[in-house]
Amino acid sequence: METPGNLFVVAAPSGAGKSSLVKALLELDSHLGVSVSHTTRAPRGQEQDGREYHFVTPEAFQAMVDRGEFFEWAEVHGRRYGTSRVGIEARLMAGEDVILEIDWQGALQIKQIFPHAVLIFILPPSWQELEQRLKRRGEDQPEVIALRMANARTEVAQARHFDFVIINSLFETALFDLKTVVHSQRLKYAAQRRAKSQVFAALDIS
Ligand SMILES: Nc1ncnc2c1ncn2[C@@H]1O[C@H](COP(=O)(O)OP(=O)(O)OP(=O)(O)O)[C@@H](O)[C@H]1O
Ligand SMILES: Nc1nc2c(ncn2[C@@H]2O[C@H](COP(=O)(O)O)[C@@H](O)[C@H]2O)c(=O)[nH]1
Repeated sequence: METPGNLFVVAAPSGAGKSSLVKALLELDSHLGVSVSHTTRAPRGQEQDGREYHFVTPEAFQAMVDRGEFFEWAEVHGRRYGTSRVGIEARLMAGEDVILEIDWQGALQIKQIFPHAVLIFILPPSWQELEQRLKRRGEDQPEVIALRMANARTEVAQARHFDFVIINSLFETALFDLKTVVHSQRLKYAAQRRAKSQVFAALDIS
């Protein structure tokens, strides 16, 4: 599916810092909107329904799957997460840029539907630092952190399928890298669209 708006997908192992980076990027970039996913996991800390996630029951999630309401969905750390079609398609068709913060399985599903989607993988500088960040965040029980650390081994192996890999060691450096990727890809696709419409006009293709 080709759309006038650009689609960016950010994935990372839990705790690598993708939510923090995307949140900071959204404050700097008024052309970018984030998609709020659906999940069957319980809210943690200060999370609010409709802001961080739409928190739904497993039954409600399954009903959405059955009705084909997700662009992508996946089971991650024993819970289900999905990107609803509602809103995103309309925003992309209206020329807005949208960023998805999802896991690698969802990212690869999105690339099948939107081949122009820009896939960005965030890596932590080390395993030790990843675990420290999960612990310092203070939101998850030790067994949840252990599960997320174990799953991170499989997740980082998927980085090679992504268009860009950013190491989140120093936050400001990683944010600069993310901003640069978004801006450069935006310029690239704008130039491609302009060139295409000029050739279409020259060849009288409607
Ligand atoms: N560069 C960094 N240096 C040190 N701490 C960081 C850095 N980036 C993020 N953090 C911190 O690490 C913790 C995890 O970050 P964050 O919640 O953004 O991760 P995440 O990848 O979105 O995780 P999840 O997938 O579980 O939502 C947070 O406490 C955040 O403040
Ligand atoms: N495939 C999808 N993965 C998603 C989506 N929304 C979030 N996620 C990923 O789940 C894990 C865990 O998130 P957490 O908030 O419980 O820490 C993380 O990798 C997210 O990126 C989605 O819509 N689809």
